[in-house]
Amino acid sequence: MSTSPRSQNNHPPAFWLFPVGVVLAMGASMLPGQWPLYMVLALSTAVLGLPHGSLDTAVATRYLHLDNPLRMMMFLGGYMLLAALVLGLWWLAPNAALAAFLLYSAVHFGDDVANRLGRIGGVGYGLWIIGLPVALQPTQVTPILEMLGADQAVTIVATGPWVLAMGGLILATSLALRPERSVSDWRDPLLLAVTAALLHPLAYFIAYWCFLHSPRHLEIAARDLGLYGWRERLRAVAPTTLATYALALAAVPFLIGLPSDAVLMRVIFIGLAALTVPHMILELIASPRRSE
Ligand SMILES: CC1=C(/C=C/C(C)=C/C=C/C(C)=C/C=O)C(C)(C)CCC1
Ligand SMILES: [Fe+2]
Repeated sequence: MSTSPRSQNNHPPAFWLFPVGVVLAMGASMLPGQWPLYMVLALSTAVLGLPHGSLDTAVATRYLHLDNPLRMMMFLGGYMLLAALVLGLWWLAPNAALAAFLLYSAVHFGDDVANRLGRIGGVGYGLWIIGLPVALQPTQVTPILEMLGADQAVTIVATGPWVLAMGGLILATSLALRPERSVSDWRDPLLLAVTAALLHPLAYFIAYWCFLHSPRHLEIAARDLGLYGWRERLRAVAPTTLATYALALAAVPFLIGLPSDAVLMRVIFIGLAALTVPHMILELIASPRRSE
């Protein structure tokens, strides 16, 4: 009786998608060798992860009033400039850029729950998400961070258990103190802990980013823009998603000479690091103005 149709309908699609993603990621992490998993990562990033950021052009059109082509060009120019600054920082100081990326990703992931758990509770949630694979799979995370150009990966990874403990403590405290918490706010961190303990860190990342973070954000942002149907949503994200694929491909010639696994990791993760900064700044402007 407790699960009336109404309470079931209250769960957003990501509530169900995420456990499905965990099972799929489990399959991906059992594939032999590293390349099949890398390919699943590339494909799911392209198809499921990126589109939530691609909605940024539509979000900006509404909240930055991009009502003429000049304003749109200025927005796109500013967005690309911020991304280029991150790439420049990565070039000059890869260790600092990587450490900063892990931290601002935690803040960004915290936005998923901040409207219920508060800003600090959100940061705890984000630190928990980043800390889990780093603390539980250090020998698998270190070489990936090295592929991203960090020569201090061992030091960064050594902070994992502390980050995880701090995140866990903040998250548990805010879950206990905030009656607004939803089932998802404690179920997902527990499911993520199991996933991080059992799966390859990249499979863990696929489960979280492609099956929880991206669909959750996409649902909130799309509803806010009045986009309800699949067709409408696809139309809204397609041009920016395709442009991002082109940018990712354009980055490859700059990485020639690196091993091909490092090229793929850099395009995906340094690319995400670059796009997340303008994405977060836009969200900072848009999210307080959303009604939900
Ligand atoms: C590189 C790397 C990691 C971090 C990934 C991050 C931090 C991704 C951030 C993505 C963002 C901010 C997307 C925005 O929507 C893990 C999973 C710790 C372990 C494996 C190697
Ligand atoms: Fe995001």
